[in-house]
Amino acid sequence: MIPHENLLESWKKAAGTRAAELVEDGMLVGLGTGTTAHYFITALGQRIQEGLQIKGAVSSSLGSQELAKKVGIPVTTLDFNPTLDLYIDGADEIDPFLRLVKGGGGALLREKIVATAARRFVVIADETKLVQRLGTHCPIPAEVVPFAITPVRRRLEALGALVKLRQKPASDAPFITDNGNVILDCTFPDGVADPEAIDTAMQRIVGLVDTGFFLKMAEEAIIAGKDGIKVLRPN
Ligand SMILES: O=C(CO)[C@H](O)[C@H](O)COP(=O)(O)O
Repeated sequence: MIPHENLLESWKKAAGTRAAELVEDGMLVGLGTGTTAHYFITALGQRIQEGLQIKGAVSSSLGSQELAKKVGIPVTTLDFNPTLDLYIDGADEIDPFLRLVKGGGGALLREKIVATAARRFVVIADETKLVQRLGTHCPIPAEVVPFAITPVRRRLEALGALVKLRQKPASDAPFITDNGNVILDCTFPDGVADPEAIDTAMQRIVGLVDTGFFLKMAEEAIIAGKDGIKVLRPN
């Protein structure tokens, strides 16, 4: 059964708020993107108002950066601080090995850049994001250079994907990422049996900049749901 929207929001908020407790004085923090990350950023802002002193935070999207500034988080960039202590972000799907699909908000490339700059990546989500097999509830997004849309689409179809160019909400115009690229959403009809193999094959396509697979990157997951908060580690 799909939980009521208010319940879902309360779970996202619980996960985001719990993750804010992981941040310590002096840390450099990576900020994710999406509705769950929004709760984390807001809770971190609140902790800073209460006296927490971090060195700075790097955002994975222009949207998160704007929110961070609004709630009083000192923002910095990877040019000044290329190594971060902690990255907190949401996900669209999480499997038992803590392999993720991300990019529902279109920020996958910067999210992966910030995640790999961090010593520790903790994913936050409500329990509806847990799946046995990646690709069952959502497509796998690929960030693609606009010049290469058609050849990349053909090669993704040859891998068995049904491919859709992502559009801006309520519009016929393509969604454009913060990096000036487009997103091709790839649905694999039975889900993805071997995420490593499909990721490798997708990454080989010239013109495809990155995929929404985040494999062996998250060290821990804070999952909120009907039984409260659970902290999961990879199986
Ligand atoms: O990857 C992302 C954005 O690119 C988000 O983290 C992912 O889509 C989850 O979002 P939400 O917390 O809103 O469900």
